[in-house]
Amino acid sequence: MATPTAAAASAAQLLKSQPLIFVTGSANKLREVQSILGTKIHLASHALDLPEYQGTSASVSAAKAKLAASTLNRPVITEDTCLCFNALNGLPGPYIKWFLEGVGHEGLNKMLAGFEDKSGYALCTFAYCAGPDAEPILFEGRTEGRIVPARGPANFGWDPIFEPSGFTQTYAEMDKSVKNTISHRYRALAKLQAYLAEHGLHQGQQ
Ligand SMILES: O=c1[nH]c(=O)c2ncn([C@@H]3O[C@H](COP(=O)(O)OP(=O)(O)OP(=O)(O)O)[C@@H](O)[C@H]3O)c2[nH]1
Ligand SMILES: [Mg+2]
Repeated sequence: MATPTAAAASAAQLLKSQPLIFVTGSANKLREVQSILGTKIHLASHALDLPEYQGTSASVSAAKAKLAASTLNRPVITEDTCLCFNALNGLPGPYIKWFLEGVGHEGLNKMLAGFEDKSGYALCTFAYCAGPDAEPILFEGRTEGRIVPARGPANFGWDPIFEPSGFTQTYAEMDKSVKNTISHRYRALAKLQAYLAEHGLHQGQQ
């Protein structure tokens, strides 16, 4: 029989080699995450639209991760995405999903009609939770830009009304391979990936 130390070591090894499960209700998020990470992380997915508390992006993402880790009893990542308008002190922020559903691209533009400042930023917070008793660790990515009348295919959320700084195309107009090297999601995943590599966790083929 394995000694307690050997058992602990093999439990730790099992955790490190287990797939990391991305829990999300969004097929678009999943596609982007898979395309950004490629085979670098041993990733699996679980389609679940978790209930979300109100609060900051960090607290929403952390609460989703804790709930997902205790529901699945596995290491998980979750993600929260905000679209923040500077003229509105960061709102709609984590409530963008409901604003988008309620007023659409045109309504979101109209919310800024009375302001000169059309600038904003996309903010993504990944939360990694190693298991039901672990505290989530957060990784944030932010891309600056401005809010514009919709241009490009309306396949994913507010992509058509967000023009990242330094580009003349909206997220929706640009090639996915470009979005995935400058996006809020890409920047947050780069930090998550560095953390997992440093700790030898959930590594795939490099
Ligand atoms: O144009 C976009 N480009 C993006 O890169 C992007 N990422 C997220 N979103 C949308 O912004 C809201 C976030 O809400 P959200 O973080 O709660 O996501 P969600 O509920 O869809 O999935 P999840 O919470 O199950 O992971 C939802 O309406 C998402 O569709 C995006 N729209
Ligand atoms: Mg959600």
